[in-house]
Amino acid sequence: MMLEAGEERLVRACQRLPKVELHAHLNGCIRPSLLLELAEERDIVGQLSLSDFKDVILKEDRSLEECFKLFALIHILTTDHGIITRITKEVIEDFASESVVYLELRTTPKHNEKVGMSKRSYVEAVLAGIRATDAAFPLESFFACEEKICASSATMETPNHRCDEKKIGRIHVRLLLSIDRRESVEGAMETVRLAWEMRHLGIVGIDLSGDPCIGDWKTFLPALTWAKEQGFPVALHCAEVPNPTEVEAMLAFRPDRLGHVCFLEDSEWSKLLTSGIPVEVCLTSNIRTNRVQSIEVHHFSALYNANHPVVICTDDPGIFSTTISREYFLIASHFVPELLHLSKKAIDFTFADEKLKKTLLRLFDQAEYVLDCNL
Ligand SMILES: CNc1ncnc2c1ncn2[C@@H]1O[C@H](COP(=O)(O)O)[C@@H](O)[C@H]1O
Ligand SMILES: [Zn+2]
Repeated sequence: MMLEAGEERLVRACQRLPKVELHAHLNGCIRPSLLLELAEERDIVGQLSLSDFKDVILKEDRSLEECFKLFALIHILTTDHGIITRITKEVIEDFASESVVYLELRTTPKHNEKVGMSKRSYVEAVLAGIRATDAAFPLESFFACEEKICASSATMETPNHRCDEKKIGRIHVRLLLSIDRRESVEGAMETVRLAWEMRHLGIVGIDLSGDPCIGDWKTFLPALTWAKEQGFPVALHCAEVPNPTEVEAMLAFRPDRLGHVCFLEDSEWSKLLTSGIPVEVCLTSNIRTNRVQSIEVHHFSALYNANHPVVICTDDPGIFSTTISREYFLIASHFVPELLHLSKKAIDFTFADEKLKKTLLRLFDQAEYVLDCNL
C-alpha cells in the first residue's frame, strides 16, 4: 500500500518517537518466523503437522477464541527454558528497534514437569533473556543522551544539550507475572508470592489475564488482595467480554491499571472515569478479536476526550501483526496528533521506581527538544 508523503512522514515520526509499552504478553510477541521455525522442528520429529500450524499462525483476523487456541499451540512449542530465553531477548530487541525506551513485559509462569520446568525456573529463563539483551533504541533520531552515556558533558538540567555523534540508549525492561484465569486459588497465590520474592530482580507487578470466558474473579481475589497489601502493583484484563458483576468487582478492587475495558455499561463507564485508573488501550488487538467493530468507534476517543489516563499498547504484536509504532500511527491518523504528550504521559502509569521515572522523563524532555514535534 503506497503511503502519501505526509503519511510516510507520520509513520517515520511514530517510529522515532520514544515510547513506553506497558501491555505486551511475552508469548504474544514472538516473531511468526520463530514460531514457524519451531513448528518445522516439531514437524520433522512428527510431533506436529506444520501445514495445520502454518495456517493458524499466518491467519490475519482471528476471534478471541481462536487466539486462545493459538496460544495453546504456541505454549507447546515454547515451553522450554532455552527457547523462552531466546524469545525474551528477541522480543526486547524488537521493541527497542521501535524506539521503546521502557518496556513492561508480562508472562504467565509455567509448570511443565516433562521439561523440568517450574514456575520459578520459567521466570529465571525469562530474566536470563532480559540480562542477555543489550538491546538499544536508536537515539540518533532524537539525539537524547542518557546520563551513563554522556555523564561528562550532559548537564541533564539543560535539555538542549545536543549530541552530535550517533548515540544509543539502553531500553529499560521490567516484568509482570501473569495469573492465568484457568489457575486455582493456590496457583494464583504461588505466582503472586513468586513475583513478590523476585521483585528485586525487576519484577514490578502482577497481571490477571487469560480467556475472559472462563474463571471466576473470586478465585483470584485472595492472591490479588495479598499483592495489594504488600503494595505490589496489579494490572487487570477487564471487560473483554460483557460481565457487569466482574467489572463492578474489579473497579471496586481499584487496581493500578486496567487492560482493554471494551464492554462497559453506562454505570460502569462513569465509575471508571471517576476512578482515574489508567487504561491500557490495545487498538489492533480489540479490532482483530472483534471486541470493537472498527477503529472509528473505539473507546479510545471517549477516554481521551474525558481526559482519562490512557497508554497505547500492543497486547500481542506477534499474533496481531502490529508494532507499537503502528499503534501510535493509528492514534495519530484517526484521533489525536499530540503523540509525544501521550507517550510521555505513560511514564506516570508505569510500575517503575521514581528514579527510573525521572530518567525516562529527562529522556523525553530531550527528545521533545529535537524531535519534529508536529506529529
Ligand atoms: C487478546 N487478548 C488477551 N486477553 C487475555 N489474555 C491474553 C490476551 N492475549 C494474551 N493473553 C494471555 O497471554 C498468554 C500468552 O503469553 P504468556 O504465555 O503469558 O507469555 C495467553 O496464554 C493469555 O493468557
Ligand atoms: Zn492482554
